[in-house]
Amino acid sequence: MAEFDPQKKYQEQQEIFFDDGRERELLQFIHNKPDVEDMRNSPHKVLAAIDQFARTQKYLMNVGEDKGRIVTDLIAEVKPQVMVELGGYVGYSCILFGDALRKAGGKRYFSLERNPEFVNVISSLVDLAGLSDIVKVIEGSSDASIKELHATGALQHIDLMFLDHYKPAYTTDLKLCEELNLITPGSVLAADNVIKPGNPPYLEYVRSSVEEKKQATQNAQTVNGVDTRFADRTVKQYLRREGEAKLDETRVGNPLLIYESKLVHSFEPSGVPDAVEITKCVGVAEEG
Ligand SMILES: C[S@@+](CC[C@H](N)C(=O)[O-])C[C@H]1O[C@@H](n2cnc3c(N)ncnc32)[C@H](O)[C@@H]1O
Repeated sequence: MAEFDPQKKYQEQQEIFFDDGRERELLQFIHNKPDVEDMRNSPHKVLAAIDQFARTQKYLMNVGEDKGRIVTDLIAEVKPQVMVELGGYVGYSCILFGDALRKAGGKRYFSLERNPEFVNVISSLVDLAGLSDIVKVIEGSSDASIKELHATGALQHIDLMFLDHYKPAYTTDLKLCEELNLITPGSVLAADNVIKPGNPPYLEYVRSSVEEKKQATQNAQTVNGVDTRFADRTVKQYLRREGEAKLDETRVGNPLLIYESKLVHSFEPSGVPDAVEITKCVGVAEEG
């Protein structure tokens, strides 16, 4: 694993680190830059401007350059036609991966984000980066958006999914996608933040055998559908705006799907060690 370059370190995260007006400040920062017109149709330059804000002004909860490279390498290898990201924030991952998807010959990148103010920021920066033809930003809770995209036929299969939203929802949303047959052999998952802050229920699920998954659905310890192994801080991350989380604990997914999963170590843009879990669906077990 390459070393973290301290010169690229984002500002300190601090107690309040998002949804305090900094996302609007980012847009102003970019649009006030004298070279903003040079950024038009240049995903690379828009990403550099977002990084510059987060390094010199205020921390942003982006995937960042180091973990981002794990996913862009994966996109080049898998060559997905359709990619879905859960959690768009200000559009950093969406611009980085949407550009990589286009270069790999892909057709559609859905970015699912429920905060309307963040949706505005993503849309504005995606437009500036010249990616509006390939990236569709969908406003709403990820589970509702997945159901809606599936029901309208806009989303029929997920080739690659980037999970980076409410940590306890990684597993419930994956199970929803499995139940809708959006995940099949050949589908690949890239899950961020599996070390910081961590996601034991998700890692357990994607690393389990078919038999273990069948058993686990009967044993899970949850409150409002949220696994009790999550830290309080993680459970309550979006409490102020969204109220108490309630996840659908009835979801069983499709335990017959066979996954191969591995951890790829890297760093948060703050320099803190983290990792991305890369999971490939490699088959379907026989019923019984
Ligand atoms: C860590 S940030 C995403 C960062 C982004 N992927 C990047 O690397 O540039 C998480 C985002 O997920 C959004 N989010 C959290 N729970 C969500 C849900 N259930 N549905 C849709 N968006 C959600 C939050 O509003 C926040 O913008």
